[in-house]
Amino acid sequence: MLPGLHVIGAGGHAKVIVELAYATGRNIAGIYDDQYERHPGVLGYTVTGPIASLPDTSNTHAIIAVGNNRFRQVIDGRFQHVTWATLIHPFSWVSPSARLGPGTVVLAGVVVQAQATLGRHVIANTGCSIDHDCTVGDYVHLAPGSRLAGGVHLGEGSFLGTKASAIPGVTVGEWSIVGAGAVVSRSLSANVTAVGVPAKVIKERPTGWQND
Ligand SMILES: CC(=O)SCCNC(=O)CCNC(=O)[C@H](O)C(C)(C)COP(=O)(O)OP(=O)(O)OC[C@H]1O[C@@H](n2cnc3c(N)ncnc32)[C@H](O)[C@@H]1OP(=O)(O)O
Repeated sequence: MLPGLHVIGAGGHAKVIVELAYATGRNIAGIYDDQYERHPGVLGYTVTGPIASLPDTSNTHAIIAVGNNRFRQVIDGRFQHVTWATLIHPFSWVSPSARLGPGTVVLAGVVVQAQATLGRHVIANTGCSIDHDCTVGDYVHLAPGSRLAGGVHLGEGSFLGTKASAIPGVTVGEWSIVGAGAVVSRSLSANVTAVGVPAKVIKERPTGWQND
């Protein structure tokens, strides 16, 4: 039997992750959130305690159920011994030649094609697709319905809004944000926000900006 799963986060994304855990045959061992007044529980589970109360041992199988990319990076760095689960919804397709890092979640309706590589704590959200030879960096979030053609590179911490897409071979730089519905037809540098068809940069942030 699979070990129970400790879930970090008790907001909207956590609901989806709890049900993903059920769908993969796992029980919930605990829910951790620092804002239990705002998020007292998830789907009938009461929050167990603050995030710091999660035991940092290899026997702890956990998942970070928070959509904010920077937050997942920070939490990942805070726990050195936890075993991060990788969860794949049974109604998705992940190529046997694809590689997924620890903490990564593949939600319902997702397709991950041949030799795609997804890093740590990636969210492949509902119905997105990641085609052959894509490389998706750590802490990336692909929002529902987003589409990567073949050989796209998403830098660490980047975010693709819902129904955004990227044509073959382009790069989205680290911590960059692509707005909902945008089409990335030329590579984007790091730390920018781009929107529209074709995607144009509307904002640049200083490197190391911490408040995504
Ligand atoms: C299960 C889930 O829900 S997962 C979460 C999925 N979430 C998403 O897909 C959200 C994606 N987010 C967006 O598209 C947002 O609008 C962002 C990130 C691009 C907004 O970025 P911000 O820096 O806050 O931009 P802001 O809201 O100030 O808008 C700046 C300008 O861009 C425009 N704009 C914002 N988003 C878009 C967009 N997706 N496409 C086209 N134009 C846009 C705004 O209208 C505004 O234009 P104006 O200056 O002419 O008024």
